[in-house]
Amino acid sequence: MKIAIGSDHGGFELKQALIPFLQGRDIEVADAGTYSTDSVDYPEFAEAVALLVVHGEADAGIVICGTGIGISIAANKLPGIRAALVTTPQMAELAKQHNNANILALGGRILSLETAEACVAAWLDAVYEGDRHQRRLDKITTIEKKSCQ
Ligand SMILES: O=C(CO)[C@H](O)[C@H](O)[C@H](O)COP(=O)(O)O
Repeated sequence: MKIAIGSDHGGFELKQALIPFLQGRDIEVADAGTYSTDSVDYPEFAEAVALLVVHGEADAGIVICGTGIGISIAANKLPGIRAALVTTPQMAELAKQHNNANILALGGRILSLETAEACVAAWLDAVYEGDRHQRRLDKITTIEKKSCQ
């Protein structure tokens, strides 16, 4: 499995800490930046991760900014992306089970490393349940198609 990960400066430290956590689970990691704590703009890193996921160059993505809000908003602008901002392992699990979230968004200034790791593990380990949830995801896809016309 390959995960693309990206952050702004507010998520840099958490990104750096999550990379070895992911590698420890035998996951290949594509680091889309940022590569320092210098101030940058989160939409660039949201787009980089989302494009890797949309183009099938990564199986899923993780995006991190200070709160996770801005970078999740930006990632969700790409058709086919379902980025879920989570703050608890339960939310992360449900983001996969019900929403089949292909990007997990985290707040580097909000979560402890322990909680962030627990969220990532819950999301990775959960299985999409389909069924009634697929009907709802199909309706999201319909909205995306309408907005692209
Ligand atoms: O987009 C955000 C807020 O929802 C992120 O937390 C950013 O990381 C934050 O806005 C960056 O703020 P800074 O003052 O430029 O460090």
